[in-house]
Amino acid sequence: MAALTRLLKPQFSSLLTRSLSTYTSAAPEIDSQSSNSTGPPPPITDDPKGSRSFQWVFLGCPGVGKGTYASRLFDLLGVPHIATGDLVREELSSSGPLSPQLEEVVNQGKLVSDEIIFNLLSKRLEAGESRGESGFILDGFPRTIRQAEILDEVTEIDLVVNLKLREDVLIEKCLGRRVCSQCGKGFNVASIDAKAENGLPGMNMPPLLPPPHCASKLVTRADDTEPVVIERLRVYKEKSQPVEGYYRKQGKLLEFDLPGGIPESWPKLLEALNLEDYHHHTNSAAA
Ligand SMILES: Nc1ncnc2c1ncn2[C@@H]1O[C@H](COP(=O)(O)OP(=O)(O)O)[C@@H](O)[C@H]1O
Repeated sequence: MAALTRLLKPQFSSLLTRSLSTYTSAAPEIDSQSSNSTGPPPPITDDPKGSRSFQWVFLGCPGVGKGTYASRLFDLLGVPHIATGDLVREELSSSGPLSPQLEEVVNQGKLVSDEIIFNLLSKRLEAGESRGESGFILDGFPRTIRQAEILDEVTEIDLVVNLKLREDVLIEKCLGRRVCSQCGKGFNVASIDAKAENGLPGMNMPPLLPPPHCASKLVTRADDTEPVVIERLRVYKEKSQPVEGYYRKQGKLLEFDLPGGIPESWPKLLEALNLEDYHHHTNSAAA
């Protein structure tokens, strides 16, 4: 751990520190009273001048919708959405020297080594920095306590959003996931209608279907088969769930139970993040 930290810190810390910038006008205070969310109001910014961008983490099981909601927040706030799963898939499709090793690990539903993940993440941050990006919404990282500790050593995380859904729905959602091989947009062909049972809430989620120009180009991720999804859920419980407790202890964890599909969940998430007004403001400015 110490060796890895020494190895990664100079690159990471300079990138992350230099990525601080002037975007904060909408820095929300968390409304922990929202019906779907629990957790103390976490500190949003620790910069005395209030002049740095959000540094958020999205946690949650495979298929919960981290990517969907983080990319919507990117559209709303302009804070880059960085998904380590996407970085891994890009590396895989580039057929670089790491590809064969990565393919085996990912297709078995296991975690990629910290060294590889930190390298991919550093490269992504560096590329973003050269484009003038600031702050981040991390999705799929940190996925272990060790990754969370290393991240804490190099930068300050303001808020961690933990998205939650019942497990049978997560599996259905993963199996229904499709990606347009041309534009890269994600869709979901699953039509979910889970009844309330054993204390679990009923859940209705209409499919998220592609527009006609994407419909014939849909592909399924190689790791979205039932046995691999079940293994990824097992790995999540073993390695990633402890990360929730790690951030809870720091008072940074906002728990959010998704009430249904995007139309129902998105406004409630904005409410929980205290970004409702910002959303209205953006919409009326755009009108
Ligand atoms: N932070 C990470 N640490 C280790 N492996 C990772 C990390 N992020 C992504 N991966 C690898 O990439 C795969 C796909 O990640 P992701 O798209 O985030 O999947 P999920 O849908 O399970 O959240 C993971 O199963 C894992 O093999």
